[in-house]
Amino acid sequence: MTARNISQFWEWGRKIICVGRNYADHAKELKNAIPTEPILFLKPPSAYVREGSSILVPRYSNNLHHEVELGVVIGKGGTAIPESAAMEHVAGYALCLDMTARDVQDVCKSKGLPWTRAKAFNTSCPVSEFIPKERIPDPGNVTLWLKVNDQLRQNGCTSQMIFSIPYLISYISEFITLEEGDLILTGTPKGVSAVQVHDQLQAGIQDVVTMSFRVDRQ
Ligand SMILES: O=C(O)/C=C/C(=O)CC(=O)C(=O)O
Ligand SMILES: [Mg+2]
Repeated sequence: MTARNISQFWEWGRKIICVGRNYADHAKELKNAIPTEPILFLKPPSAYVREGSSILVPRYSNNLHHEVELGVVIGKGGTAIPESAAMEHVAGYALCLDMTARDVQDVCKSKGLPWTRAKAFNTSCPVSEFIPKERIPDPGNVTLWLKVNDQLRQNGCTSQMIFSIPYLISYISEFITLEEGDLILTGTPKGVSAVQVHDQLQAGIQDVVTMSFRVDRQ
């Protein structure tokens, strides 16, 4: 059997665990309360899309939003990982988008239903190349940005996160065993907005990585 390479973690079929409302400025722009503990939801591995393929607007949505986020790639699995040891479980990072059918999410919220149709559809998780841990020595202090058709929409720093990466790893692993190849999306800063078919999205983590995607209809 050929050894799997973590630099292609998106092919492994592992979990994508997403954190919501982890930046106060984003919680406020959507008129949500600041959370007192992490809000989590999941995407399936079929949500991944790589550069060269398009982000597809689901047929049932007319308000697809971009959310730029830092992704944390797990390199060593564990359950009930203490916060003090959490970073030992990180293999690296990825720049990610948490594409969100906001109109569908709003309906789910109003009915008290889960966000699955709004967050977990095919191509809802555009992902960059794998970034080895050493290339981001301080993941709690990097700038994330996103442009739509060359216009800057999001520009935030991970220092604004409410719950830190070590805290999130520890919190999640209390009740979901983390496995090598899992990805944690750590939430988005303010500036989320709608994208249209044929828009070109470009995003980056300061001078570390950039990626671009076109939007198409499903
Ligand atoms: O509660 C809402 O209206 C929206 C929440 C989100 O979509 C949360 C995120 O995915 C995020 O903050 O990154
Ligand atoms: Mg998000």
